[in-house]
Formats: sequence, structure tokens, C-alpha cells
Amino acid sequence: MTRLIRIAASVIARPDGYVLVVRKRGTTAFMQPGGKIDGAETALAAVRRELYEELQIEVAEGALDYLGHFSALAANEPGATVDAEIFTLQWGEPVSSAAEIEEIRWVDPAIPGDIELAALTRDHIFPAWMARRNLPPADGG
Ligand SMILES: Nc1nc2c([nH]c(=O)n2[C@H]2C[C@H](O)[C@@H](COP(=O)(O)OP(=O)(O)OP(=O)(O)O)O2)c(=O)[nH]1
Repeated sequence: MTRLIRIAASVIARPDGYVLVVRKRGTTAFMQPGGKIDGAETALAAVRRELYEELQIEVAEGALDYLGHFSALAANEPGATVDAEIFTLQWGEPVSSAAEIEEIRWVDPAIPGDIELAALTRDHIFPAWMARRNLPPADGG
């Protein structure tokens, strides 16, 4: 049976539209900052905790919007599937890596270029984010 890993992660978008991806120590694929949801923790609590641990950013609950629930083969655990709750955050401040993050990059999700992206990011999160971003405002104007 496939092992299921429950994670919460975030699309962090800069004012110019570039999105942050991270690469964890000892791994090759870039992905959304975030991580496993602990026991009784909510997905929102998990993503806020991980953003602090990985990037030292303190995010108010209300700053995170919900993007959706997506699933793909896990990038760093062979044979496992990630089941992800994804939030979005508009962020205009500098960001630096901490803890187990070896490298961070800002990429244009429409043309990420020659970078290895985790399947969840490449096939689900970036397409959903671009579709959301291109929607007209709810009030039509
Ligand atoms: N954070 C995150 N993990 C992802 C994404 N896509 C994807 O396949 N994964 C995979 C990578 C890992 O196999 C797994 C996350 O596990 P992790 O070990 O990085 O989580 P964690 O920070 O809670 O670390 P740990 O201390 O529990 O090991 O999910 C993504 O966009 N963000």
C-alpha cells in the first residue's frame, strides 16, 4: 500500500509575481516551503510553524489564503504520496533560509526555466496558482 504523507505548504508570491521555492538539505528538487502536519495540528497551524522554522517569517493567520488540496508522488520519499493542503501568501519582505533549507529561489511560475521542481509543484500547485492569479477580481473590477 502506498504511504501517504500529509503536508501543508505555501505559495509565497512577491509583488512582481515570482514565487519562492526551496530545496531541503541533501535533496535535489525545489518545492513549496512547508512540511508534515503533526498529529492534531491544523493545516493552517502547520504551515505557519513551518514558515517560521524554514524561513524565519512570522505570518498572521489572516494573511494566508487557501489555494486547494493536491496530491502527487512525494519528491523526497520514494514510493510515498504527498497529500497537501496549500495556502498562498503575498510577501514583499526579504526571505532567507534557515533550518534544513539548503537553497531558496524565486521563480516565474509561468516559465520556471531549467530547475528541477517537485511533481506537486510542477503539475498541480503552479498551474492552480496561475489559474487563480489570472481570475478577474470577484467584484468584477
Ligand atoms: N514541504 C513540501 N514537501 C513536499 C512538497 N512536494 C513534495 O513532494 N513534498 C514531499 C517532500 C518530502 O518527501 C515530504 C515532506 O517531508 P519533509 O521531511 O520535508 O517535512 P518536514 O519539514 O515536516 O520534515 P520532518 O522533520 O518531518 O522530516 O513531502 C512541497 O511542495 N513542499
